[in-house]
Amino acid sequence: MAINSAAIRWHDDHLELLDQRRLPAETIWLPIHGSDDAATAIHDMVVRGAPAIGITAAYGLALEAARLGDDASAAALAPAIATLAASRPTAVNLFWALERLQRIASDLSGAALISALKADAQAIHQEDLAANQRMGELGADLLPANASVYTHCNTGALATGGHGTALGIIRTAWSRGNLQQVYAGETRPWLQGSRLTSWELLNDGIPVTLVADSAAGQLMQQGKVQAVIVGADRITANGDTANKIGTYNLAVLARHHGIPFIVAAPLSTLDAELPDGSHIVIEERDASEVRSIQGKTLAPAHCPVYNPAFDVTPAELITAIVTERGVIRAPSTDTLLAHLRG
Ligand SMILES: CSC[C@H]1O[C@H](OP(=O)(O)O)[C@H](O)[C@@H]1O
Repeated sequence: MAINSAAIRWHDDHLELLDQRRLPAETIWLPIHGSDDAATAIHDMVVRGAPAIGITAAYGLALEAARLGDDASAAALAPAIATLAASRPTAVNLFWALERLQRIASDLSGAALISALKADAQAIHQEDLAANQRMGELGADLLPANASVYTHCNTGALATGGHGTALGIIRTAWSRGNLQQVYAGETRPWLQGSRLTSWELLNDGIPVTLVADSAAGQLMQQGKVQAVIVGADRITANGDTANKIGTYNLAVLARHHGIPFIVAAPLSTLDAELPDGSHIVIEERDASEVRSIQGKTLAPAHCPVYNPAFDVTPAELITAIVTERGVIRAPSTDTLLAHLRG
């Protein structure tokens, strides 16, 4: 069965990924035939966004099992799992998806294993879309009437199985006629905001104003923002949240200006194994991403660079975390674990 979403197309015998490095100027789909292709695509950010990374890893593992054919087994797939797990360290959805498929693989082999992995990868894809639609409803209920909101990075259909997390709330609020406009931070250095979020929202006819990251504080100071809504890559047991670099800055600004700071993430982004954010591995990416833009070097060629891809926002700065199960207000270890118990 084929499953299509904005960035991920499943064709049963291969996967196609929209190359998000080339958007919005070019729409190029890349074929994925196994776990090595999938791991490279995740590492190189052909596909990015915590849920989309998990979905891609699941399909990549299923395709690797198909490549092994009758030799497919949990043991035979161990190298593929290791390769996928090494592709990017911060988004827990990658590891959540691999662990979910490993549990399935434990007592199957050959054709039965291949079929089961393909079916569960598709289920992960479809479950994520449903989770985003539910989060959209729950999160839109939190917004002040006719709000103007600020968002960071890209948390839309490109980063997920469809609809989006923070952008899913924005899409649902817009569909209800309860959204004034969206301020999208450009999100240096990879520019997910200027290249991807502005593109998604313009395509949907949702009023978006692109701003430099450094304009966020002035917008809040001028009273132009009534809520900040962001996604997440890993939320620990006490509610500390890893997200795109610059998120912590926004949380501090929002607190200073008395503006709600809302995190939207599916349950697959919650990591109860880690007690707090100090344990989260923060990916550091190549210096060239800071020194240059799309291959044009702007900084001195050998200037030292520090390029963390994420930061951690402490739970006390987060007004609410929205998952598909509900809204966690004033997140803490007690409220998170109660939420996870359902
Ligand atoms: C809906 S999760 C999107 C999440 O992932 C982004 O990181 P990256 O583009 O590096 O994969 C960013 O942290 C977003 O909030």
